[in-house]
Amino acid sequence: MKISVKGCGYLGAVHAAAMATLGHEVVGVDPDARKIELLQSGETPFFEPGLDEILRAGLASGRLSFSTETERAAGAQVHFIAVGTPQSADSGSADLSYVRAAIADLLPLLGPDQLVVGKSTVPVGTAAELARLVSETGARLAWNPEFLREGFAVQDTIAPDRLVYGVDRESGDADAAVLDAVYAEALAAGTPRIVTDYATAELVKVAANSFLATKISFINAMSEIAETVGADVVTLADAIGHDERIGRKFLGAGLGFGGGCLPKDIRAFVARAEELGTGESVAFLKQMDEINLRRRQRVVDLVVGSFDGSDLGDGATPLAGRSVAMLGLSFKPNSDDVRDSPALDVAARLHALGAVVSAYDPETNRNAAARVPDLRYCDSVEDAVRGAEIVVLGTEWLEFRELDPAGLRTQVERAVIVDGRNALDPDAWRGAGWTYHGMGR
Ligand SMILES: NC(=O)c1ccc[n+]([C@@H]2O[C@H](COP(=O)([O-])OP(=O)(O)OC[C@H]3O[C@@H](n4cnc5c(N)ncnc54)[C@H](O)[C@@H]3O)[C@@H](O)[C@H]2O)c1
Ligand SMILES: O=c1ccn([C@@H]2O[C@H](COP(=O)(O)OP(=O)(O)O[C@H]3O[C@H](CO)[C@@H](O)[C@H](O)[C@H]3O)[C@@H](O)[C@H]2O)c(=O)[nH]1
Repeated sequence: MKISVKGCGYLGAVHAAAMATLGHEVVGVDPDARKIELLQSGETPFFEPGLDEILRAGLASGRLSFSTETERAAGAQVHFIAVGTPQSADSGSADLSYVRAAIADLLPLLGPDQLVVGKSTVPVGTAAELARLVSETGARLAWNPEFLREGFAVQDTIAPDRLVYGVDRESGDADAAVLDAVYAEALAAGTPRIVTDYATAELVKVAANSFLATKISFINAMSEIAETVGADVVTLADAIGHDERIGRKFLGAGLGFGGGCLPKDIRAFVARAEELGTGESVAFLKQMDEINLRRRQRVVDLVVGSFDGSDLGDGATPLAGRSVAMLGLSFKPNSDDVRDSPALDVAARLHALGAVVSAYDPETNRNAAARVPDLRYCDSVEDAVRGAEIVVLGTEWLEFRELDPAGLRTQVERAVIVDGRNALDPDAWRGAGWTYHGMGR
């Protein structure tokens, strides 16, 4: 099948390459000329495990190409929309300008027997509004939300845990059949498929992310209580996680959630519900957001509190002259994404308090430096920790989980660590002479 993918970011580039892997003829379209040049030459514009292999295989097969020109999408039977829906500059609501522009670009190319398929995460009601525009061309619209996780994006796209199609009530069966042909391989492998209306499909996506955010904030709320009473939130999570109704996944207490999805999606959900007059139903998500952001300040407080008052500066810059090593800057391991990254936010806050922050991330230094240029970016753990008075683990890359505390101790000025992700073994670190601070333990 001939397919176009509009938007070649973290979602779209993976989707385009994965669709070619499945045997489709795919063109990825994006106005970002640098991104397109990289993709067309077989280079991934961001770090995503496994993407380079399927990208190069797709290009070599002749089935995959990339372009800045929307006209190249002409004649495709399916046009996926994978452009960004970031948080608006002045409110929590989603900025839909990229989605609207992407649809407007496509309209002149559309005709009967073509299906526009939204994958971007949008506020409920968006698809119905866009369907009216698309249907004027004779084409139809479906909404097929995406559930991939960065770091696992390739496998999540090729073998998703479920497929959700939001379709028009009238043309729904025919449109679902087109999507069935796109996803034939996953369906043959038994992937559950839910065919529903636009509103339900849109809500499934934001409900899933809201649930995940709530689960993380719940355990981080338990962290706050555990810190007050001297309990251990990791043991607590293990214990409640044995209950199958609760489950241990997404009970990782620590610096909390960030990235280009969970934070902005819960804020957009609250904003949309308020517009619809049902804000109370999801008002709790504001508290989830607050709990989440408090964890970042908790790390900052642990760093400041680890110094004797006599070592601290005055007023707004208590950390003036203090040397902090920051290990990890991406919002989670196996990704170079720094959008709303808790680790990078903490590093920036520590810098704002006067600290000299020496930061190292295996994949993210360049993206982080573009947003927070004032850190001292380092090429290795050794470089970052040399002479440090405190080490902060912000992202639990495997490289950091496997650090040797005894070896590292010889390189720092003061052996104090804040494990912002509860990723290290406290006994091993304490045994090697470190003062260890975890989150909620
Ligand atoms: N990143 C994820 O893990 C993920 C997972 C599921 C859903 N989503 C959703 O997918 C959407 C895209 O997210 P992302 O992380 O890929 O964003 P991104 O910012 O990485 O990519 C968006 C891309 O769209 C391009 N673009 C902007 N206007 C365009 C236009 N008119 N035509 C073509 N391309 C255009 C941009 O240049 C950019 O490359 C969002 O709605 C997000 O919530 C993302
Ligand atoms: O127990 C946990 C699990 C995760 N996190 C944090 O939560 C954030 C999000 O993690 P994750 O959900 O794995 O990353 P994303 O790639 O942003 O994926 C989410 O957002 C995507 C975009 O909507 C969805 O498609 C995915 O299903 C959804 O998991 C990260 O900062 C993690 O560090 C925790 O703090 N504790």
